[in-house]
Amino acid sequence: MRSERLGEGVFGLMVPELFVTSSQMVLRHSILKPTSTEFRNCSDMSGTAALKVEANVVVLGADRVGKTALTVRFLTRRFIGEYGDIESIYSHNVIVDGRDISFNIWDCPYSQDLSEVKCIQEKRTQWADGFILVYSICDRASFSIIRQQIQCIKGTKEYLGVEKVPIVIVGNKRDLHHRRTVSSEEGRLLALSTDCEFYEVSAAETYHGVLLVFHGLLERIRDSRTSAKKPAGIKSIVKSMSAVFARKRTDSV
Ligand SMILES: Nc1nc2c(ncn2[C@@H]2O[C@H](COP(=O)(O)OP(=O)(O)OP(=O)(O)O)[C@@H](O)[C@H]2O)c(=O)[nH]1
Repeated sequence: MRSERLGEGVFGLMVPELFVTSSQMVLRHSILKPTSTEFRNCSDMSGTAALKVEANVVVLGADRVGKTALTVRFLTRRFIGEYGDIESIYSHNVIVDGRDISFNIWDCPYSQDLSEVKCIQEKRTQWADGFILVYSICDRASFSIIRQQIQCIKGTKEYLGVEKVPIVIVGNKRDLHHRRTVSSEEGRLLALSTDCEFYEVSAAETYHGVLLVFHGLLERIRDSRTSAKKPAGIKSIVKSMSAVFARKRTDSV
């Protein structure tokens, strides 16, 4: 049962915050402030607040690949085995390299309804700074779905005029290697050919691997923000100066 539909506008949503009390997981809702898709560097503040960075992350993949397990592992360091089928955006603050990072993580269900997919995909893509695409190493079909989702995200971002899309591909359930149907090489090759980062993890077994996934994505988001803000490269400066001088020379002839 889906507790909420998130299709009606992304901003100002009801946002469940996750709390874990002994063995029971409780979801508490609060309103998420409207968030921009930009990193926010609050330069008018001091201390860690001055370095506060916000990152919107969308977690996608086929059914039962471990999207929620991965997200909950990152949020709570725990693996609880079974998760409700709830579409949620979680808010989570961490400090990375002295920077205060605020992750908003949208754990999305898989949908095959093409009309719904197109509409919601555009909203998610607009909202997201980066994507985590999860497949199960024991489920070849889930790997094919990742391939399609990468194309879909890149197509939508291109349409929206965004050059670089930070994407991390995650092969989950590494602990079930005896049931593996997708090799590590295949995952790595897909990542190489689509300019994505690649990790194989077990959300069930370790927190560390999951942490690397989120940190890896954060690096990519930072890079994409930096390259988007970069002034024209030296080549283009030389090119435009030569054009100016060439024009002057022809003017004076
Ligand atoms: N062995 C193993 N099982 C895992 C791992 N991660 C998740 N699972 C199990 O896989 C099942 C599905 O996990 P979920 O996190 O609910 O997967 P999901 O992709 O969010 O599923 P949907 O909400 O249906 O889309 C659960 O039974 C988890 O316990 C893992 O790393 N190893």
